[in-house]
Amino acid sequence: MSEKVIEVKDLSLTKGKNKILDIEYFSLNQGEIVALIGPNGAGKSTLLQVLMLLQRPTGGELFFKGEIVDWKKPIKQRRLMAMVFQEPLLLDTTVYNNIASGLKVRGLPMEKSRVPVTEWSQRLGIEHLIHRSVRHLSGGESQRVSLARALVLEPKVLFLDEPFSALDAPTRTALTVELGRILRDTGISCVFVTHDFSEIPLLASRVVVLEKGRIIQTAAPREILTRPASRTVASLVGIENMLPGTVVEKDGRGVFVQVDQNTIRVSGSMADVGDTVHVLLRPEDISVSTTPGKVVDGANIVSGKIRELLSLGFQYKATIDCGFPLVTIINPDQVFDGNMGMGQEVYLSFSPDKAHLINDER
Ligand SMILES: Nc1ncnc2c1ncn2[C@@H]1O[C@H](COP(=O)(O)OP(=O)(O)OP(=O)(O)O)[C@@H](O)[C@H]1O
Repeated sequence: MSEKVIEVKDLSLTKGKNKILDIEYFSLNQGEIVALIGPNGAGKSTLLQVLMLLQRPTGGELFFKGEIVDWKKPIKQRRLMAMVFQEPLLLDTTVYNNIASGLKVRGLPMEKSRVPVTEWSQRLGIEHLIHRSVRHLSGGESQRVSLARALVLEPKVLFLDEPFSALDAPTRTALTVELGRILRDTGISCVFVTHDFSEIPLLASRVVVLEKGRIIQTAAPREILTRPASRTVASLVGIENMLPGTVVEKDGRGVFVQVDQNTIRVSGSMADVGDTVHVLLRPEDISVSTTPGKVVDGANIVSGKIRELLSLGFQYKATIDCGFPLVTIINPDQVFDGNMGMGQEVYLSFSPDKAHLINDER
């Protein structure tokens, strides 16, 4: 069994009358990369602060590598960790001095820091900037310096609080992919807070979802993205279609849900006849056509009229009025050909396997 770097039991944190954290159990395995997601105010940054030993909880126990944290002198455990925040918080000096600063605090003589500082500046692609002042670095370069400064300490755990959220999309993706590679190569465990669900599959091996200070789901990235446990989780991971309905029939392969005038078949057996549910569907899992076509493998078909078309650059996001709004993605060629304009009647098809059910009764 893999070694637990962090273990948290019955953790609570109260401020005034507010219980900000109420976590029965959380653990982080050696080499694991956990994404912490949740709505604004869910307690993500506070949990990170507690795990980083910067904030003392009101109750509960925290273990690092099996040893309970002594809040009077947590220095030993602090030496096992490093952190990077959204703001790079660099010292007003050269890139080199910034990367070396943590090693200096830990008492490493200047001559001994040269090799690790050079190595980490190379790994993060900033060796050409090493003698520059940090004042004129771009946002992406500054965050590379922060990461090098953290990783040169060879931490057991790296904590990241929305480290790339201020960066443009290509820089964010490139850094996320590079960081994932570094963490996997070195075996450093990591907990990162993010609001950007596109970072999850690039970096995380597990996702923990917080709401009102409690863990409401913990699962692998694919499970969270395709089978969220609640509507809160679904909206966090960008599932735009959540159709309210009632289960009207159930058979060996799935359930039939009445949504407005349509009956939608959903695979699985998460509900019973009479249950109030929501059918979750990703826009990209719905095919759109101007003709009813052939029904393939028991696919669901609903029809409606295009009510809104929004250009996303390479694609259009279309809202179809089917008696209820259904958001889908359509190809620009279909729009430019003139057969997918506003008010056009269209047929939407999707597999019962792509629809996911949230049972409001459980
Ligand atoms: N010092 C404090 N005193 C009182 N309440 C606090 C304090 N710090 C945080 N809170 C409250 O605790 C809750 C959790 O805050 P936290 O910043 O951890 O949430 P978050 O999930 O990181 O939010 P966001 O996504 O907006 O950054 C919020 O309701 C916040 O108002």
